[in-house]
Amino acid sequence: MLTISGLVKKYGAGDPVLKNLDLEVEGEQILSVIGSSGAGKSTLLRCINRLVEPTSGTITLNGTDYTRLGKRDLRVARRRIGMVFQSFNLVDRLTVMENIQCGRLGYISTWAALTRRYPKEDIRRAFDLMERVGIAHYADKRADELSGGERQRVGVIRALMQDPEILLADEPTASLDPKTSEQIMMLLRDLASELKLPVIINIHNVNEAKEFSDRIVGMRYGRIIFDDLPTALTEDAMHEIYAGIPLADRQAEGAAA
Ligand SMILES: Nc1ncnc2c1ncn2[C@@H]1O[C@H](COP(=O)(O)OP(=O)(O)OP(=O)(O)O)[C@@H](O)[C@H]1O
Repeated sequence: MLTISGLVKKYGAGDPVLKNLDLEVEGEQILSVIGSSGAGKSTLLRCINRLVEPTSGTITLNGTDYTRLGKRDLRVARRRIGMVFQSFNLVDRLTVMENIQCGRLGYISTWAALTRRYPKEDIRRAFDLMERVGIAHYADKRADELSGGERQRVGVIRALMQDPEILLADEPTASLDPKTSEQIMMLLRDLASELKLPVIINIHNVNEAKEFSDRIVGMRYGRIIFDDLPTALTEDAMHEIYAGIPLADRQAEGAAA
């Protein structure tokens, strides 16, 4: 289980961009985080594995408080959190298999990684996953010879090779055409269920969020103002997330007036 408590993030001296967030994510589920640009979605995701350093608060994944880890322990603990990126973050000149095996860095020796002597079981698992997502025939192809959708499949498999306890996806479909985007969302949903993984997705496409998620969290101005089933995301809720003033602020303003 992932438990985020009182999470605050300030960049420099400005106002916090995450304001005392609490969030619990349990079991296999697809949780989509929506909200307008600058709401803090990406910062939230990146605080979870400390790609962005939280200012205060705690982030606990299955008993480990990530905010307390020193550098070395953090490096090890990060393996438990898979991450998928909008821009795929593949190494272009490496093959698909080599990119996928990057997910095992930290589990195998530097020597084995440098000489591409991957353990047999890692190769087998990579092929199983590549077959699962339909790219096994590209194992020896360079990453920069693939289409966007194929590259994102590689990104997903690389993250899964870490044997993560949770998967974070930061706008995983934003660089893809609508059809490919749907395929990747479907893939994330199916893999989450097959591997019993919780997946948190930062996503702009609300229709996709509604179609493929079990739960939607809506952010505005660094706060969570909606946390419910996709069916509860009504026009009013959308207005509040994207245009209106959040209820809590409205009430606070009303009380102050
Ligand atoms: N490295 C940084 N330094 C300073 N401010 C930052 C930094 N990264 C993000 N911010 C600011 O924090 C706020 C939240 O940004 P964040 O990227 O988390 O929002 P977002 O909801 O993911 O937006 P988008 O959907 O446009 O990606 C924004 O005002 C942004 O300008």
